[in-house]
Amino acid sequence: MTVTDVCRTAAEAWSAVKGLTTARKNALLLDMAAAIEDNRAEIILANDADVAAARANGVSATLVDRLTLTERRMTGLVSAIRTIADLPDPVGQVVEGWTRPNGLLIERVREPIGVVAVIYEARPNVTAEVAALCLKSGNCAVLRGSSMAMATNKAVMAALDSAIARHDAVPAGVVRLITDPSREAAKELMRAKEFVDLLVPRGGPELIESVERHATVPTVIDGAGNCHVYIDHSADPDMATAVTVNAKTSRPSVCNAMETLLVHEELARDWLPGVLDELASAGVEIRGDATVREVWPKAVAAREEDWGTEYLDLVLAVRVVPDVGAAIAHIDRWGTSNAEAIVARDIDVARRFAREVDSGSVFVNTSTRYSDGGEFGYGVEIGVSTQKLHIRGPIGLTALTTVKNVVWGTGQTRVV
Ligand SMILES: NC(=O)C1=CN([C@@H]2O[C@H](COP(=O)(O)OP(=O)(O)OC[C@H]3O[C@@H](n4cnc5c(N)ncnc54)[C@H](OP(=O)(O)O)[C@@H]3O)[C@@H](O)[C@H]2O)C=CC1
Ligand SMILES: N[C@@H](CCC(=O)OP(=O)(O)O)C(=O)O
Repeated sequence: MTVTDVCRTAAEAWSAVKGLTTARKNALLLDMAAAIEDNRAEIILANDADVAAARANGVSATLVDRLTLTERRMTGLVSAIRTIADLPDPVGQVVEGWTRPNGLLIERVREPIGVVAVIYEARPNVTAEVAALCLKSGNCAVLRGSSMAMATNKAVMAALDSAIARHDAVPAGVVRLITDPSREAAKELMRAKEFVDLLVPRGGPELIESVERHATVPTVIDGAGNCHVYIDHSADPDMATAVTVNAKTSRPSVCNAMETLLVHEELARDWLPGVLDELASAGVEIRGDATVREVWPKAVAAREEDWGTEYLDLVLAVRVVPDVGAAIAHIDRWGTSNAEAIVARDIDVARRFAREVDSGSVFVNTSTRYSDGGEFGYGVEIGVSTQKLHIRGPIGLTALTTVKNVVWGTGQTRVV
């Protein structure tokens, strides 16, 4: 089947899917969770093959870790699908309504988007997570995972298919995996505008550039995370240390990990050396500006390009700034609109940062690592939007709907 055929099948399936009741969708999700559990051994076996091939091809340990489905991750995946089944169904929700002087009742009602396609990294849990979020929100899913995870994705898809097959009202096309691993196939998906209502590309700059160049379908870009943490001079020092260490070291390879630390100049001598010692003892390489190197001589000199680098590793750029305004200006210049944080006791400074920082999510007195659908209460996420329309930050069920106007009259006719 060509990519266009896959998309056509999904579009045809949508007419059945958009009308499914919440109870039917939840029953399907619970069966999907059970099928993943029942096929756990086969999925892990397929994943072993992907992991072995990745290792043989010299793929980095961080990427191999992301590709690996451990027993714990499988359990997390199953439980995430069950969580989605428990979440409220956004479809049909009336978000607002009002009556016009002529008696017309205007309601704004949530409805599914249609066929949602996702191109994503070598993280096979995403296959089932995206399928579950799309189905719960009444959408069909077309999945284009990384070629590196193909065997695992096929095994996950087989499990999902076995669950879908148990539901007569649900056509097989509701969730489709593209099995052609080529970049040409990905481009065909980007151009399938007759059948795809939304494409979510989640990945690095090369993918995003390709989408920006080739896509004719509507997109929500889920791009890189050059995330910042700013420590204000009003910060509680212990909280500042805890947030900094967590944002950098808890999982350095993910898009919500901190890449640059911005520190108010009043903290440069007293607080900064201590936290840099702690980061260094956790294996973090520090690249600092002149002030950082003065107070902590072990730092490597940061170059201009460091401010724009998403390391996805145990490397951190550190800059000392005169005030919150300079921190905001730095983020305006170098940020990727993914997630930024401030640690401050001064509420006015915190409010200013939250208001003026142009990013998908702003975290006050907590870590950028919370930029995640699960942590936001969405069960999981389709990805983390780094654009402004139609959603910013983690994409959950509500963001997989659009709002339609339904206007109730009693025979009114317009005169002018
Ligand atoms: N905002 C978000 O939600 C997320 C952002 N990211 C970001 O992604 C980056 C890391 O991801 P990484 O592992 O590098 O993933 P990549 O960007 O390399 O790959 C992601 C997917 O895009 C495909 N792809 C890559 N380049 C192209 C292209 N030119 N044309 C068509 N398809 C393409 C890949 O296919 P194949 O592998 O088969 O080549 C894969 O399926 C980081 O910047 C991270 O912050 C990651 C996850 C979520
Ligand atoms: N949701 C993630 C972050 C986004 C993500 O999937 O990033 P990546 O590890 O680059 O695939 C988390 O913090 O768990």
